[in-house]
Amino acid sequence: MLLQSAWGKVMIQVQNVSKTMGNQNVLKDITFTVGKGTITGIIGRNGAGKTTLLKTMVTIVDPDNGTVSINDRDVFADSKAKESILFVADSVEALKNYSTTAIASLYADIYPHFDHDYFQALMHRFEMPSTKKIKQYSKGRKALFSLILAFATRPDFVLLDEPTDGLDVVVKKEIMRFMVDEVAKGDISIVIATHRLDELEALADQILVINQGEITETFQLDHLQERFKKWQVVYREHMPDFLLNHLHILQQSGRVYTCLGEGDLDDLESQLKETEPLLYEELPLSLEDLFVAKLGSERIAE
Ligand SMILES: Nc1ncnc2c1ncn2[C@@H]1O[C@H](COP(=O)(O)OP(=O)(O)OP(=O)(O)O)[C@@H](O)[C@H]1O
Repeated sequence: MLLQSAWGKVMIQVQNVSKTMGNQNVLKDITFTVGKGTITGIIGRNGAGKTTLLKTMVTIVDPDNGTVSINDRDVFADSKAKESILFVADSVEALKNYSTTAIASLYADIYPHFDHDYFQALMHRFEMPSTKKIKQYSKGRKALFSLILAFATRPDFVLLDEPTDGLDVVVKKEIMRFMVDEVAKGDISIVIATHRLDELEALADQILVINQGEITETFQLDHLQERFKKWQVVYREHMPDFLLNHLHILQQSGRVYTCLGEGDLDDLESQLKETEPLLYEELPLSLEDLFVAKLGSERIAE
């Protein structure tokens, strides 16, 4: 049976994927879908299973159970199914002694849809100098070059493993902007694995939280406003206990509470009002709030 994605037609479908390595359950019954023209973030601590999950999606890792399909074609049974998906690890590192031109030619040989004109246009856009050996590039430039190569292969799906790890803020923003622009054109979908929430917050349509090989939360940003509300409330003395049990307290500073409601929001709102706070204000919701509320002390590593 097909799963329904929030975006209508299912594109990548990962269903009940499990993998044991050594004696460790690295992936436990993972199920999710990636829609067309979307960005999916997979967030989890070091060792949570992110890289193994991406590798499973491109058949580098064989799952013990479960299936991965692209447009209903099983990637393990049908080798053509995975032609539209590209996994970007730190691949250019292995090519550090080659020139930008040689690497572009190599990609053109490997990937039938490699678009030379687009490659040149992107090199120009990011003011990337051609170089005889890409090891002469800075770390940021190497990361950008990896992405330029990836998008020039004109894939439908790009899987990125920690794409901005160790890069400075300026390059990071440039890379994020690049990804948003690519997705905005409509057809491409990106999956980003990271341990940093700030990389995803402004970008992702869907976020999966992975913890010890298991997806523990799924957030679809379109639906957040229906599920959650955030308020700042000030009391003469303190918030009544019964409310404390119904709200996630994000922050408390004396008599000022910043809290998050989940579930029947109208009911929660009237309960809040009935307690007659001195001040009561709805605040804009951010993903960070949800992570604080849901993961508490088990926050994602900074
Ligand atoms: N080939 C392997 N054999 C045995 N265990 C492995 C193998 N590959 C990964 N693991 C283990 O599986 C777990 C998940 O690893 P994975 O690299 O997928 O995590 P990750 O979330 O990508 O972490 P990081 O953010 O550190 O890259 C880790 O505990 C790792 O030690």
